Amino acid sequence: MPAPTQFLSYIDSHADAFIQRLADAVAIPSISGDASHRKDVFAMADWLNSQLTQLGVTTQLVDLGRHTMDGEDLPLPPAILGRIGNDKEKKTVLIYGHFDVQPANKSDGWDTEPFKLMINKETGQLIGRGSSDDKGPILGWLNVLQYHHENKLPLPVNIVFCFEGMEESGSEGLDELVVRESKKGGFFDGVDCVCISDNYWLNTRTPALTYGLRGLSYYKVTVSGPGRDLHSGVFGRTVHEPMTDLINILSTLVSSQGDILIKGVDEMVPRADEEEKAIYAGLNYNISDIEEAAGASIALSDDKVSVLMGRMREPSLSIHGIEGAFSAAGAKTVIPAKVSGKFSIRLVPPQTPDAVDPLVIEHLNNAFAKLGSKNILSVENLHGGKPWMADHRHWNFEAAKKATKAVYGQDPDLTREGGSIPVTLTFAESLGVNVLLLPMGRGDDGAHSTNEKLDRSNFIEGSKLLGTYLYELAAISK
Ligand SMILES: NCC(=O)N[C@@H](Cc1c[nH]cn1)C(=O)O
Ligand SMILES: [Zn+2]
Ligand SMILES: [Zn+2]
Repeated sequence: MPAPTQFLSYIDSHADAFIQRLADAVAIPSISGDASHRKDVFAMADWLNSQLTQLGVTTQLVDLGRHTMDGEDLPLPPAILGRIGNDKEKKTVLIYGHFDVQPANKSDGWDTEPFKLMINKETGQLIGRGSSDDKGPILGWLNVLQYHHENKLPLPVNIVFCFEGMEESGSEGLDELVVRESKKGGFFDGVDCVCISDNYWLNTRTPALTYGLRGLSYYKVTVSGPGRDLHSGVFGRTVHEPMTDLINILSTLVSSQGDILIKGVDEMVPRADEEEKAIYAGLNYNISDIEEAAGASIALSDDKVSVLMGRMREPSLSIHGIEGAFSAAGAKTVIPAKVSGKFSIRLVPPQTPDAVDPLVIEHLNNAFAKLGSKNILSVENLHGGKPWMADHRHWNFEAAKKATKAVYGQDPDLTREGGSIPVTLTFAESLGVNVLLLPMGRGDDGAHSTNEKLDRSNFIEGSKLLGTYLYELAAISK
């Protein structure tokens, strides 16, 4: 069943209003990883809840309790559960998204204010934190709802929504909610399939459907010693320095070629056979795609298959930052008393945080022991999630393929994503249904980075895609 042509033209004729709604959403700095912005994540939940109810969705805000972040006890933002339609004759799709965002400051190198949506009329880019990850896609669903609500038309399927405000900080509290509500009589009972729009096309040209995500294990390794910060002129070459120890340890984790140097981690993953390599070779992708998205010619290899495998089917270790280090302008001659290095490993099947964590901890302890330092080492696991893979031959994917062909006139790439959305696997396992990732944005959107953007055409055609997918879902046989 194709989407009504009135729906497609409604999306086109309301594009400016939809972009204004995106600007309103971007203006709320709902940064889940920064305690000082927790009130904004709550404000974002209220804003989204009010949009949903105005569009006919029955909602409830679910209190997820409290947690400790950076030593501070904080209330977790609520999850928003919503339902529209309860027709036993129709399929029921669960739609997940997150309304929190990564941190962003103009001083990080943004060309414009990150929380003021900048509309570049020449390029068609909508620039602002959360435009692509994940406020644009969430608003895509609202655009679909608005057409049906204003025209008093029933949706082709029943929809159950699950929106959270902690995805960028480990989805705290959500797994328990999903498991509980997936049981008989729970809010998600009766769901036939799941759709998540929270990732990106592989390139800037070809729409994609995604059937795999990497998992994640995130670590904080702290070295402390001196009772306070010290003067390097007085204490240099006199005491064990925490920063020196930390840099030494961090340098043992990963090679400049991306190989993980922690014994047993890379080795857990079976090598790709020729048949699997042919899948990557067939994807519409060039080394220039990754280099343009990265903003420099820095790909680890000139071989497209090797680069794609590095992103999709191999683990990676990235060092993210050092807390407590001197990082301001100028030349302060300090020996920091306590420093914490933060790094994470993206995991692929059959790796899990439970299997990888002991290897990492043993490696860190051994590396520290070799230094012969009198400082103290401690290791924390900040959060983790397992990798996920789905059956892309399922009718849920077939419906999305048809919708993509109808809206974009081309077949989608079938991709595995390098990022992580840990709740994906929880949905798949606790509901026992197929989960589809249906991205809206392009591979060069710069999610988590400076100047994050969503192209106007991806927002508008992407809204059509989400609506068309619902119609194809209604038509397809299970
Ligand atoms: N769009 C999904 C996404 O960006 N997920 C994050 C999840 C995460 C985990 N810890 C911090 N963020 C990702 O980095 O993949
Ligand atoms: Zn996201
Ligand atoms: Zn993200």
